[in-house]
Amino acid sequence: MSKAHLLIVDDEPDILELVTITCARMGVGTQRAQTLAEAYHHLEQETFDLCLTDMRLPDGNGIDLVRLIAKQYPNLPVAMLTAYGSMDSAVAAMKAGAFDFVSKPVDLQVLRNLIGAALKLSAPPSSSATPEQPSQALIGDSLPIRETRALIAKLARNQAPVFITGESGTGKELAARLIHLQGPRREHPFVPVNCGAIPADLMESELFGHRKGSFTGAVCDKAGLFQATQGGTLFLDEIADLPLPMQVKLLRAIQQKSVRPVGSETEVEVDVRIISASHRNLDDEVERGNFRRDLYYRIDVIELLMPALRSRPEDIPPLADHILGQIAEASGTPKRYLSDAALCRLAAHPFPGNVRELQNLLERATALTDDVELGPEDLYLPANRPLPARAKPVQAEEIDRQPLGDQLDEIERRAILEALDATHWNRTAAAKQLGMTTRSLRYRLSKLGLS
Ligand SMILES: Nc1ncnc2c1ncn2[C@@H]1O[C@H](COP(=O)(O)OP(=O)(O)OP(=O)(O)O)[C@@H](O)[C@H]1O
Repeated sequence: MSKAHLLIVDDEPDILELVTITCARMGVGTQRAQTLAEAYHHLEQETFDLCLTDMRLPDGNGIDLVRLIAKQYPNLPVAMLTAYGSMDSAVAAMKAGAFDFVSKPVDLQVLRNLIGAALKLSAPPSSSATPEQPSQALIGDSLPIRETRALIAKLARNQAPVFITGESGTGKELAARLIHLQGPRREHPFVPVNCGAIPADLMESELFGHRKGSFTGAVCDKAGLFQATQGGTLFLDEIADLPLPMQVKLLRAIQQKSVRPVGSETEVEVDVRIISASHRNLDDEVERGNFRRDLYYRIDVIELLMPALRSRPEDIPPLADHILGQIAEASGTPKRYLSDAALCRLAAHPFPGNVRELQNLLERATALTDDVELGPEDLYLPANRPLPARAKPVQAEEIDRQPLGDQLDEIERRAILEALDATHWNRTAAAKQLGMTTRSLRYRLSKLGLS
């Protein structure tokens, strides 16, 4: 395999020297440019695997070079060298198409990590790379889902923070996982964190870790989720639920690329890509003073909107087929099919809970009938209610014959599903209706396998 080749663009001889030596130790060749004009010339003459450019150059701005590369050499990863603490320039560079940034003075480990990640981006995927498992594919062939798939592939080649929005159950976590699996971090962990599910007083220690004795119960040193993600992707779901003091600490961790465990005097360097998501409108949360504007600006460098299922009804048949296949595999029973009438019925349903609602609905349908073909009456959609007569005995008699724990689970499951249906799958409203906290509802959903 030929030696990887890096273009370094900076007018400071010390930086050119430092990058050249670091690359040489990694077996990477370098070409140097001190101006934009020299950089453009080298780009025309040679092929590179990575470009590293300073922001301020004698004949212009490095962002112009980032834009040109993004347009004319879309397969060439480009990273920006930025002045210490200048996150604004880093964000601007990533919005222009840079895949990452390094702040000056350059930390050698950060530089090595970045070069390593960039070279994986330009290398063809290795045979050991995780192929996309069918259970981790974004099913659907509608225009919005095809566009989403294309954007995910693009975002995978980038290290910029991504903010995923979309209604509950539209596949935000799945999209985050795919960005991770298709990118250079795929061999490192993908760590999903539900910010709404961690008790506020444990959040700092969960995210950043703690030192032994730093609080009652801290019986030994513990690494936090940031450290556990080292090299990989941290998915901060429901980020709007982060308490304000934690938002300040998260902002600091993103800016410094390091965290300080609770009770520790020293910072630990972390190389983590942040993808966050919320079904809430963060603009509104910022206006209400619930979410810090500066953090919003840092995490929302690139936005990905997951389309609602009702906006792409043509995806319902392939999704249903995929889900019925998963149910059959998990239960070891023959695969079920939807009748044409059932598919029509689904196409007319607004799906406030999106794909997760479709999953639950098909699980319920397969649990309550033995027929291989599922008809509209098996779906228990609002127009079918009250539940079809043949389902009622299951509820009344069979539940009675089950062990007490299972009976209670079944009753709880039904009450929760009804509250979710009634509130259009808004978990906060459903929790209120059920008289429990949102956190407790999330716990129950996960316990019952509904999350
Ligand atoms: N296009 C799709 N193809 C296949 N499966 C999908 C698709 N979209 C969503 N799913 C599945 O639907 C379920 C819900 O998706 P996911 O958890 O990613 O949604 P979410 O938007 O993160 O939900 P929430 O806002 O409630 O956290 C998951 O099991 C996911 O795999």
